[in-house]
Amino acid sequence: MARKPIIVGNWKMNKNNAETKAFFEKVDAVAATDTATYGIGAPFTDLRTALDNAKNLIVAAENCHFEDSGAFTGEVSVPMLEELGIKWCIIGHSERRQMFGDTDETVNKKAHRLIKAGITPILCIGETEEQYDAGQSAQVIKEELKGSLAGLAPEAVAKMVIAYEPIWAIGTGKSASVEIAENCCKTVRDTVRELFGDQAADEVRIQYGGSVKPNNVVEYMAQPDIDGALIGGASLKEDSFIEIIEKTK
Ligand SMILES: O=C[C@H](O)COP(=O)(O)O
Repeated sequence: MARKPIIVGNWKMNKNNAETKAFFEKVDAVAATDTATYGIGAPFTDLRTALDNAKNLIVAAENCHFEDSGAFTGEVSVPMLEELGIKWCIIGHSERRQMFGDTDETVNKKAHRLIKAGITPILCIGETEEQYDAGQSAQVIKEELKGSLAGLAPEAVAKMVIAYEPIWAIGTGKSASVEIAENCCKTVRDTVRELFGDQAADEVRIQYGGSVKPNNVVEYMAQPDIDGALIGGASLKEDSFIEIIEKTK
């Protein structure tokens, strides 16, 4: 079945409100198409501005907490995102797993809470360089998926986005070869099939992430199990994100 491609920029901890407005003023109109979904993951403080200026781009939060309220200093809950009108949320990014203690268990709780709110999770998984060198990529992918997706309904998994991001390729300029990216995204799809059945596997959209740029995005997108990309550095400059949209829509 045909899956609609989805390309999302992840700004990480970059851009203020004025920069967000300027970006959307320049890029949003370019993303007007039915052939693919384009969007931006932005810091919490930019979400209002992003939503106010987005007619075509989808707007994602970059994280959430799984509890609705309470003594969690510095955290933002799903109902808070809901109130803003957020419909997408990145969870389990490797930077959060490595620097802020996110685990498959907490990521799984976030996925459950987001789905309950009707917000689509963009779940990130991927192996470290050490695990890659040890030939453990497939094993890590399977374990992370099993833990992060535990207890979800197959219909919910079908609607999700899963971003395979080898940690050794993030922000390094050392992108995974097209073959490695496709093999690992296929492992993601096969694992979803094993755990949740054919419909979930055939419908879930799988992104590759890790040093995706205007000059390599098309070949990744041409792979049968790669439905899109999660893009860090190359999503920060209007011109490069516009080039990515124009080359893939
Ligand atoms: O979420 C995006 C990824 O971490 C990829 O970042 P990058 O495109 O700068 O390598």
